[in-house]
Amino acid sequence: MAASMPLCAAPPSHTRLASTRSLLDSAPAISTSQSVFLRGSMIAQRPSVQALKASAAPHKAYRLMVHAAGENRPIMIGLAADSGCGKSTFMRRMIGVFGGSPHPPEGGNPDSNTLLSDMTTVVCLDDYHCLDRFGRKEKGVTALDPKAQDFDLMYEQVKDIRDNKPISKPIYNHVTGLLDPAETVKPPKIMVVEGLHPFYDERVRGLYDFSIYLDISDEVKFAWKIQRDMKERGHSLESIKASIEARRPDFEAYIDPQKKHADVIIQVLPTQLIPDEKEGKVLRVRFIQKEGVEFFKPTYLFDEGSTISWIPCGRKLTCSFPGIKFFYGPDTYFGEEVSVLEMDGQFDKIEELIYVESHLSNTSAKFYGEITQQMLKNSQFPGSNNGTGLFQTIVGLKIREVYESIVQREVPAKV
Ligand SMILES: Nc1ncnc2c1ncn2[C@@H]1O[C@H](COP(=O)(O)OP(=O)(O)OP(=O)(O)O)[C@@H](O)[C@H]1O
Ligand SMILES: O=C(CO)[C@H](O)[C@H](O)COP(=O)(O)O
Repeated sequence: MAASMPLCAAPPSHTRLASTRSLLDSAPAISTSQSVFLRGSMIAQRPSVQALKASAAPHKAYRLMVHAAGENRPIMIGLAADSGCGKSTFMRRMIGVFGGSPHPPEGGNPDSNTLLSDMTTVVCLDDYHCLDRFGRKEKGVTALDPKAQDFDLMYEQVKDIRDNKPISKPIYNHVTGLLDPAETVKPPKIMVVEGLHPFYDERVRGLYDFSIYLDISDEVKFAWKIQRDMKERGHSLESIKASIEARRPDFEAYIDPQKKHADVIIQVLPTQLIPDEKEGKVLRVRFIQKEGVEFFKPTYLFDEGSTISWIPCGRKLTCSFPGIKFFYGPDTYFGEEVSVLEMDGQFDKIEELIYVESHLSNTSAKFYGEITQQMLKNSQFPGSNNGTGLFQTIVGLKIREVYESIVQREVPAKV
């Protein structure tokens, strides 16, 4: 995967977007005198981007990361997933860790995809579609195709935010399918860049402090789509199936391969506790955590590095059929060492999660019970009784810890 494939050369035919590129032509290159971390190891002088590309193992993201004590810049978080795979739900949980209620930019475009909160700003990479809905139709490409994204602009603007500079960013309007005039986004404390292609372009990939991929299996994706698009948006079962099928080749070619670049992957599969259960009601969720990621300590169960299978149901935990099963152990993922924490099944009572929490270590919670409190606070969100909610909450705490480590400023727990 590279950024060298043809990009949208000309403005899309139906665009209403005033070019923002001209504003960015003067964006400075990364200073060559900065020290950088290459997956955690400090090197004295930053080599050329070409040298970094050549030296990085193909499956490893390299990072152009400047870590001085108490850095004063936004912490950059990348979140990748296909559409309808729980990014918004995850964002709401993460924002809950930092406090504040998410809202679009005040007085701006009501169809903006940007979400602001006290400490966080979430930008959606759909805004970097350079082919609008009509342009894509004309050219016969899907929204997942890299040809429909402006990676140069994405790189320039993600980098500008990282360098503490405001950006004038396009808006992809999901109501009209057109590109709207640009909006200004100021550098926040924590910048989340979410969407289909946050790790596709290696230049953009190098800008994150922490990266997350939501890997939802086909069966579960289908069940969630039915829930949302059929029940809430009135689509037919056939049209949902057709849309999933139409997206599949490009999903497999361009979106799914990005998961190897993430620091953590939340993989959501049908349960193994009920044979042939494919409805996505009971889930097996695997939290795949890379080893050796700076400022990130993988969460473990009982004993770090051991392989453990745990069924907590019995006197301590109320479990109706099919119960709950945890697993923890070391593994490899695309050639890299990982720790996997897995939960299959669901809680009957969220408050009893405290018992599980007491057996987890390196959760980045600030006090005993913080995870359970967060889960109870967000109990109306989907996935609150299973591993999706649990692991998303832990990732929220991990993001807080990454922020605190880099900026060297404490964030009080929000209960
Ligand atoms: N953990 C979960 N358990 C059950 N259902 C879920 C879970 N997460 C999300 N869903 C369901 O999946 C649908 C899509 O979720 P969400 O809006 O968070 O995804 P998204 O990736 O932001 O979607 P899009 O990119 O299309 O806006 C919703 O109907 C939601 O109820
Ligand atoms: O995958 C998507 C978002 O993650 C959308 O399909 C893509 O952004 C195109 O949007 P629309 O369907 O509204 O034209």
